[in-house]
Amino acid sequence: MQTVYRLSIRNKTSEQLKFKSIWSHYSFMEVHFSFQVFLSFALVVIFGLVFRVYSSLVTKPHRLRQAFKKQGIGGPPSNFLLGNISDIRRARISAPKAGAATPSPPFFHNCGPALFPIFYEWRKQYGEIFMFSLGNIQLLHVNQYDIVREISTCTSLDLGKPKYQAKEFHSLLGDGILTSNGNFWARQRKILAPQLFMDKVKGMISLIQQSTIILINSWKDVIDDQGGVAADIKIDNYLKKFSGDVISRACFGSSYSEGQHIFQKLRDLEKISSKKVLSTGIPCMRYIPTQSNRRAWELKKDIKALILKLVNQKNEATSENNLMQRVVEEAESVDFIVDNCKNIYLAGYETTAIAATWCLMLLASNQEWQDRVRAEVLEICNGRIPNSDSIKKMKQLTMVINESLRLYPPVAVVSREALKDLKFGNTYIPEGVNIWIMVTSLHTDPDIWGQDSYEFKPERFSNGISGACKLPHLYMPFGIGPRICLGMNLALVELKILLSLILSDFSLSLSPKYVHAPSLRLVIEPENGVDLVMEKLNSPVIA
Ligand code: HEM
Repeated sequence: MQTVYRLSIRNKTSEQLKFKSIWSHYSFMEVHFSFQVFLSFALVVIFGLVFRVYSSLVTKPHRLRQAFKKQGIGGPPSNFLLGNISDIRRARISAPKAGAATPSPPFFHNCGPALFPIFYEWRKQYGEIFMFSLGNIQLLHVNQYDIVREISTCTSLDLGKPKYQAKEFHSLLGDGILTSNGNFWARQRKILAPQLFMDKVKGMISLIQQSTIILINSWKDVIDDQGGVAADIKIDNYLKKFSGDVISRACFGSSYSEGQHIFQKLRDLEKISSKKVLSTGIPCMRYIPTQSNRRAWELKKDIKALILKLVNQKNEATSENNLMQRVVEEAESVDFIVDNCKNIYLAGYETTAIAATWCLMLLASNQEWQDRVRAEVLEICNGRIPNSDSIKKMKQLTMVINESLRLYPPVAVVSREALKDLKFGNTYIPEGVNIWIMVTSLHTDPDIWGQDSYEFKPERFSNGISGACKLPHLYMPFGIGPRICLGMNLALVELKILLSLILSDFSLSLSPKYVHAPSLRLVIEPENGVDLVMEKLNSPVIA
């Protein structure tokens, strides 16, 4: 029995050994096989990546450049990784500042050549249409009048906003209306546009008046603190607060103070994003956890949580009809609400504040126009607060705003991307090419506006835009065509109420501290802000 048992053990052991050896053989084969699969997979991935990088850095740019070369369109030679980013940076550093030629008024309003110096040189060298690149992004600079018209009025969904902007600014803008394309963009526009039509904006006039009164009273307080007659005030942040306040009230109605908290975080996110403008196109930059990228990701998360909290509170609490309430009713997803709330705020906050800042700088440095507009406002308002009827009658004020937006358009470049192969005039634009239209240079082109194009002369708009220049479609502070600014009505009403009330209550002059230095961030803004001497008038509209 014992023997049998031993035998069986021996037999079992030998069986086991046999099994073990077969198993280890298979397992070795399996490991060997898995390693081979892994290696092949890794090779395919590496090969794919190398191919992609090579294609996006070398083949595609070369193909696009060739397509333009065949049409006689040239451009500056570009660097392998950075494209022409270093050329643009170098030129911006060495160019004289805008306004440097005339540091005191009357200023020479030559923003274009000072903010985009190299583009003026390239234009001389390569003509009105040329190619350049930002990293691996290929761009076509277009300044030829008829092609600008065709591009800016093109209604095809195959021409859209640049995809690189959607990627670079994704933390800031998400998939909202500003950067989206195709049917998704069209649906967003259909929902948002009616909320900013003139009849809706008229309903916002009282909230604009309230925000203006807050601003004016805060300036009066500063003046009172400095003796009660006049004060030297840096106006920029006050105007940003005003414009943020208006959008916050328009979006969130009675919850605007919580809205302001959200928008403060958005402003921080915007500051981080504006620093990235010149690393645009450098591959993978946005995925690297740099300090600023990490901060941007954190802010993005906080903003989403805050917007959702507010939207949920409002859903439960009121039936108030503010802008976001309507978006919530029509929205198809949470991201739709969050992204468009961010887009409306970012599109309207800084642009309007900067437009008001430049208008006030120009009025303060042109006493004659300041007096003319004030006389008009006092006559039309006759001691009452401006409203929708009175601002319609303010022709001189409208001319000043038009002229200010011509010389200092907050949005300096209108950009598009060919999402499919397209043709404008005789120019064939292959899919993937981005188009830049330089608003500043079109707005000050002597061939369009006359030899005084760099001067502040609101009278050129006395017969409207078509009376002011030969080609009215080239005046585009709000863009033109299907993607024209949705907030244009709101912005113009805001500017008119704000400026008319300021002029009724204060006399303005430039402070000796003011240095005229327009500079380009996300918008064209005064590098060191605008300092004005504000003097209280004797018979103010707001007592
Ligand atoms: C003086 C102030 C403003 C200026 C100069 C301005 C200028 C512009 C420009 C140039 C565009 C791009 C047009 C294009 O690509 O062709 C734009 C788009 C847009 N703006 Fe404004 N804007 C201002 C105020 C506002 C305000 C107050 C709002 C909203 C409350 C707003 C909302 C938008 C939106 C949503 C778009 C995107 C439209 C689309 O892509 O369909 N803007 N704006």
